Amino acid sequence: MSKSVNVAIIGSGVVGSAFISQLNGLKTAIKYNVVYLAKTSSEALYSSDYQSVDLSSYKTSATKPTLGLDELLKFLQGAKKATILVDNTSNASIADYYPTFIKAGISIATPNKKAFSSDLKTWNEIFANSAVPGAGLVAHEATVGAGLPIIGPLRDLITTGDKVDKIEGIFSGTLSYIFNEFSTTEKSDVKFSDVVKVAKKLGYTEPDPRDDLNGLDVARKVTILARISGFEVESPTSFPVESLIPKELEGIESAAEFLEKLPNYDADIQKIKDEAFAENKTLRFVGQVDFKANKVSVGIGKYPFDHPFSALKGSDNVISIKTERYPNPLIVQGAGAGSEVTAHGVLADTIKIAERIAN
Ligand SMILES: NC(=O)C1=CN([C@@H]2O[C@H](COP(=O)(O)OP(=O)(O)OC[C@H]3O[C@@H](n4cnc5c(N)ncnc54)[C@H](OP(=O)(O)O)[C@@H]3O)[C@@H](O)[C@H]2O)C=CC1
Ligand SMILES: N[C@@H](CC=O)C(=O)O
Ligand code: NA
Repeated sequence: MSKSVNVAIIGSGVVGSAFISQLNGLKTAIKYNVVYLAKTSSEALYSSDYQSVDLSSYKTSATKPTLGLDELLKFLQGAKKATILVDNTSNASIADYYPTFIKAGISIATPNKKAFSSDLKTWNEIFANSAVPGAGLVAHEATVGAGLPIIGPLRDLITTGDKVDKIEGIFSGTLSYIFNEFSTTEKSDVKFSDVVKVAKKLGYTEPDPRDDLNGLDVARKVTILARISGFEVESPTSFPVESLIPKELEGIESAAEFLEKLPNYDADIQKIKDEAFAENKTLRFVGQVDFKANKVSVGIGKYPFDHPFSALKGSDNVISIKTERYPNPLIVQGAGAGSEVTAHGVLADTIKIAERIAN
């Protein structure tokens, strides 16, 4: 008989729906038994006898109310089977519950950055709990650069004794796309607010695009890489982060109202872009972890037209990792946001965990 593993999926939005479709098309020796699928925060598919959810028809199947996290843990433990929880949300309460799942033997695969980039205590708890015998495993490659191989290779370097000198790059698919379209080496009149709307439509932004524009999403990714490298960053707000949100729009409640009012501030960022253009430079939104200078930062930088950052296309991320072993930095580049590339990162993590725990 072939090995199998139980899977619980939370979220079927941009990333979640692509994940479900990729999982449904998977052809591997291991059987993935989806015992729980929370389509949204209110609707879920599951049965008390742990029948596998049909991933071809989940969109139209009758649903039940979602289980609370305590109930979900009990439900998953009741199956007495190796289980992977795939969290495809950006929900902070689910993230805060990871240490409990892990301690109870449930493994986690996720693109949700919250647990790994909030307070240092949660990070420490997650990795302390996962080191205990019988604990669940945890994998989060898609939390930085979506499916691009960044976290895995960086962990390998650190585990084998290398030391990071500097990490720098463009970590946001959304802000890469926005600045690649807005600030080019050719004169252009494209409006900042229009490009923001397209980035949202293309599925690059966070559920609320202000989480990208305020620099927090990049700050979270930089926090994750800094922590893996041994830099004990307390939180993503414990270092300088430049926000692209106009001061006057900071208090607005809804994302829809924010997007409606954003065009009123196009002239301000256009001026910064024109000043850079006059110096033969483009604007790019960059993050840095500098061990020598003991400094972490996130913000707009100006780059000469012939700098590699100025030639970036689409939603590409570019991440440069300079270490003792790689004084000429290791560079990873490619699409850093979008449904398919993020989902494949989460699915690859799910498969790696399944290969270790399936029975
Ligand atoms: N989009 C991208 O390119 C990338 C995204 N990510 C990360 O992937 C995650 C998902 O992003 P994305 O798919 O774009 O977001 P979406 O908003 O499209 O999807 C999130 C989904 O999760 C559901 N959800 C939220 N809270 C809960 C809950 N408590 N229980 C069950 N379902 C819930 C939402 O349902 P509801 O409508 O009810 O809230 C929605 O279906 C985020 O953490 C993001 O940072 C990472 C890398 C790239
Ligand atoms: N909103 C994020 C999605 C991936 O983490 C981005 O634009 O990079
Ligand atoms: Na990645």
